[in-house]
Amino acid sequence: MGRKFFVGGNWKCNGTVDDVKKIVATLNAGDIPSTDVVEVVVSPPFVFLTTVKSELRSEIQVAAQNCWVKKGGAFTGEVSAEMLANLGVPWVILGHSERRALLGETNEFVGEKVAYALSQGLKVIACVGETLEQREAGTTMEVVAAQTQAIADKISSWDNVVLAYEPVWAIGTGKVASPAQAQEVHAGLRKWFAEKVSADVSASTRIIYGGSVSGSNCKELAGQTDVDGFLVGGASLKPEFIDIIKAAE
Ligand SMILES: O=C(COP(=O)(O)O)NO
Repeated sequence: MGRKFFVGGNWKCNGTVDDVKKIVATLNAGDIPSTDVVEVVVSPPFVFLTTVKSELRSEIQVAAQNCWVKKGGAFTGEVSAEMLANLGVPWVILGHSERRALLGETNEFVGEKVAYALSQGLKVIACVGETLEQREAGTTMEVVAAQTQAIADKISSWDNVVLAYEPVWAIGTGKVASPAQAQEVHAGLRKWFAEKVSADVSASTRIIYGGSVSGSNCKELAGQTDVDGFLVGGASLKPEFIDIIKAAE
């Protein structure tokens, strides 16, 4: 089953008004493959989301970097899934390791967030990944399977979910997973889907890699059977993000 290549750009907590103008200009001018070949989604901080959405070329979509776990209300500082849907923001990143580590987002809480976001019509980039200690202890597959199971427990369809495998030890470190390391976990997750969800979900769900992806390592990673794209942090703020998108070709 053909899985369309997916490249996400997670800008994280970065950018000024001028920075955003420059990044949008680079994206709008970039020589990128058609939307038949690659799905591109960039995720600015909330404060720039609507500006970027309005100024970005139509072939590139936007995502929020998070949303609240239930209907909006007395939750100071939160942004609800229904607000994003109302703004026409189609995607949201949920369960990023930085939020799991810094804000204590548990597997169950992430599962509930994914379910609520989907219920409001959003599409979700759901993040899983192990820490260095967990990898060194040989528990990588156990960890990412538990994180994915917690999502599967709460949702009835994976049609609007892209799963991002982002080993924590590769995020922001420059220590990218080797193609073999990435392929091993992606294949393990695809096997998990086949065994725990269905053969169709296993075949159709895009599993993307994140963690120090760059213009120089993206091609080899993209060549792995079960790597269906990327969720890019630091490099998504730079012109090399165009090269990473072209890895889809
Ligand atoms: O967190 C990441 C990856 O970040 P880097 O590309 O900077 O390692 N994506 O969501």
